[in-house]
Amino acid sequence: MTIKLGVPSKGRLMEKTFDWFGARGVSLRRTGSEREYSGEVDGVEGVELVLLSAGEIPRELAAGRIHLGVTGTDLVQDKLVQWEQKVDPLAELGFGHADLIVAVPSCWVDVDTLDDLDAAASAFRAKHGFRMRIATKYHRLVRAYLHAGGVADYQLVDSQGATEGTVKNMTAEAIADITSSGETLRANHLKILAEEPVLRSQATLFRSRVAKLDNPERSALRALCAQLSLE
Ligand SMILES: Nc1ncnc2c1ncn2[C@@H]1O[C@H](COP(=O)(O)OP(=O)(O)OP(=O)(O)O)[C@@H](O)[C@H]1O
Ligand SMILES: O=P(O)(O)OC[C@H]1O[C@H](OP(=O)(O)OP(=O)(O)O)[C@H](O)[C@@H]1O
Repeated sequence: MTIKLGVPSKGRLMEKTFDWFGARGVSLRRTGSEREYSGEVDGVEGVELVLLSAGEIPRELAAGRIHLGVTGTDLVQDKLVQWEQKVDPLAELGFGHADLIVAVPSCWVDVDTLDDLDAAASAFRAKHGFRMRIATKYHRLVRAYLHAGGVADYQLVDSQGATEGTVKNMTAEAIADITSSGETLRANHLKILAEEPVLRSQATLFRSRVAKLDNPERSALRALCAQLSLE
């Protein structure tokens, strides 16, 4: 009956998404109390706002429970196997820019490239009897990147937040996380490898390739895309 548009439920991503749609004549707003996750759409018919965690939007798109969703390309590409078959990027929104990078302690003066990291990882294993730990929440992307870069002797350890702190806390030797200003890395005495990042991410509007559409929904989607000057 209506198409469902998933938008991050809080923080900068939510506000900037509301601004992006607002600038194109589609007003998104939260309704109810400050803590209630409900919202409304004005300016186009047949569109329902669904407020979700940015991290859950890829899964909801892939399950076809929402038709459209705004989230970072990093989250889509890491969480969805063969993401191109499940979602279609309709528009890069020009905010939420962040690079997914690998970083090591600044004091590792001999480690600047992936080759150096591979050598350091082998030496680490020989010395300590276990594999160098790289903390991240981006398991799929980081594993593929390190494999392509020829780094073998490492293990990923899961970190869902405050990842830069894992080195100081001695639960990891290196990290892979997103960065934008670089301040968190600097404050935690970490340096980025002098390589291309794993991924350059930004907030993107995605369409689910899985969600079913009846005729009224197809019309609503067409009207929304026209209003947003997409396609
Ligand atoms: N410092 C940053 N600068 C720019 N973009 C960022 C920054 N931190 C996170 N992002 C981007 O914002 C998106 C959401 O990130 P994250 O998973 O940290 O969200 P969150 O607000 O913690 O949401 P939730 O935990 O509810 O899923 C990601 O696509 C990420 O790349
Ligand atoms: O390069 P910077 O501008 O310093 O930004 C990078 C930080 O931003 C994100 O963390 P967030 O604040 O979302 O918290 P999190 O650690 O819980 O993910 C990311 O995980 C980095 O820690």
